Amino acid sequence: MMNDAVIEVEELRRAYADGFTAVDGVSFSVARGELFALLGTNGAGKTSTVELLEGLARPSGGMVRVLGHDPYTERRSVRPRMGVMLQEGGFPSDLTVAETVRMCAGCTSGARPTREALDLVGLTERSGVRVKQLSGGEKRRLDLALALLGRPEVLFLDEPTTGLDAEGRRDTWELVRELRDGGTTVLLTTHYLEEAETLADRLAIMHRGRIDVTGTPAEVTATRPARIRFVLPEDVPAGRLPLSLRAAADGRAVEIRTQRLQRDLSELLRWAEESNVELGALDARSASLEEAFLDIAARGAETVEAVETVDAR
Ligand SMILES: Nc1ncnc2c1ncn2[C@@H]1O[C@H](COP(=O)(O)OP(=O)(O)OP(=O)(O)O)[C@@H](O)[C@H]1O
Repeated sequence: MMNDAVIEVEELRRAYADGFTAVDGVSFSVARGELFALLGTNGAGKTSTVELLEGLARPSGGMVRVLGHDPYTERRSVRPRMGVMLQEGGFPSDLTVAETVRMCAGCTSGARPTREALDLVGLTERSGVRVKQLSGGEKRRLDLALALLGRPEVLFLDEPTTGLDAEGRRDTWELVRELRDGGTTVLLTTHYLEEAETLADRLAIMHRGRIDVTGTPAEVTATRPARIRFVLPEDVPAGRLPLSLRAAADGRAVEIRTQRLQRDLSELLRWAEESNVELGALDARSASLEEAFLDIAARGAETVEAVETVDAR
C-alpha cells in the first residue's frame, strides 16, 4: 500500500448480529487529495463499509486505517480531522439553520464561522429558518455544511446529493471538486452514476459485500464492450452478414457487443454500402459506466475484476 494513503482498507469484513455478512473482504486505498466513489446496488454494503471507516463500528475482520489510525480504537485522534455526512443527519428540528450550525461549531475545534459554512452550501438566505421548515434538499446541504465545519482533511459523504434538484446537485459537485482541489481527501457513496463519472478520480463498484470492479471511471468503462444495434430489412437474412458479425443476429434484430467498435462498425457499414442494405434503427455506442454497473448488478459476485490494483497517484 502507498505511504500517503489517507484511507487504507484490507480484507475488511462486517457481520451483523444476525449473522449476515454485509462486508465480505473489501480492500482499497485512497490517496491524499483523491476523490474515491463507492458505488453499488441497493444493500451492497456501502454504508456498512463507510461506517467502519468513520469509526462508528468495529470491523468483524480485516484492517482499516484513516490518517494512519484505527478509526474505532483511536477515534479521538482521527475524529477531529474527519468530516462526516451521514445518509440521514439528525439535528433538532426546532432550531434555526444558523443556531444548528452554531451549536455544532461549539463542539468543533477551529470551526469555520457560521456565515462561511452557510455560504459554502448556499444556505445563507435560509439561516433564520427553522430546520423542520427546510426542504429535503436544503437539509442535505445543511448536513454538508456541518460536515465541513472543522475544515476536515478527509471527508465522508454518504449519498450527498440524494433529494437535491439538478441545480443543487451541480452546486454540490462544484463545492466537492473545490474541496478536493484544495487537498481534501473525499470518499463518496452515490447512486448517481453520472456523479461518480464526473467527480471521481477512482471508483469501486460493490455488489453483495464485495468490490466487483475498481479503477478510474475510464478504466472501469473500458472493461465493458461497446454495442452496435440495428434491424435488417425483411428481405435480407442474417446469413448474409459478414461472417464475423453473424453470430450477433437474433432474427432481424442484431446486437453486436465488441471491444473494437470502430473496426466492427466500419466493417458493417462497408458491407451495408456494398450490399445496398439499409440498416434500420442503427445505433452504435461506447460502453458507459451505467453499462458496467448494470452488468455487475445482473451478474453474481463470483468473479472479481481488478483493472487497477496499484494506485497510479
Ligand atoms: N443492523 C443490521 N443488521 C443486519 N443486517 C443489516 C444491518 N444493517 C444493514 N444490514 C444489511 O446489510 C446489507 C448492506 O447494507 P448497507 O446499508 O451497507 O448497503 P448499501 O450499499 O449502503 O445500500 P443502499 O444503497 O441501499 O443504501 C443489507 O442487506 C442490509 O439489509
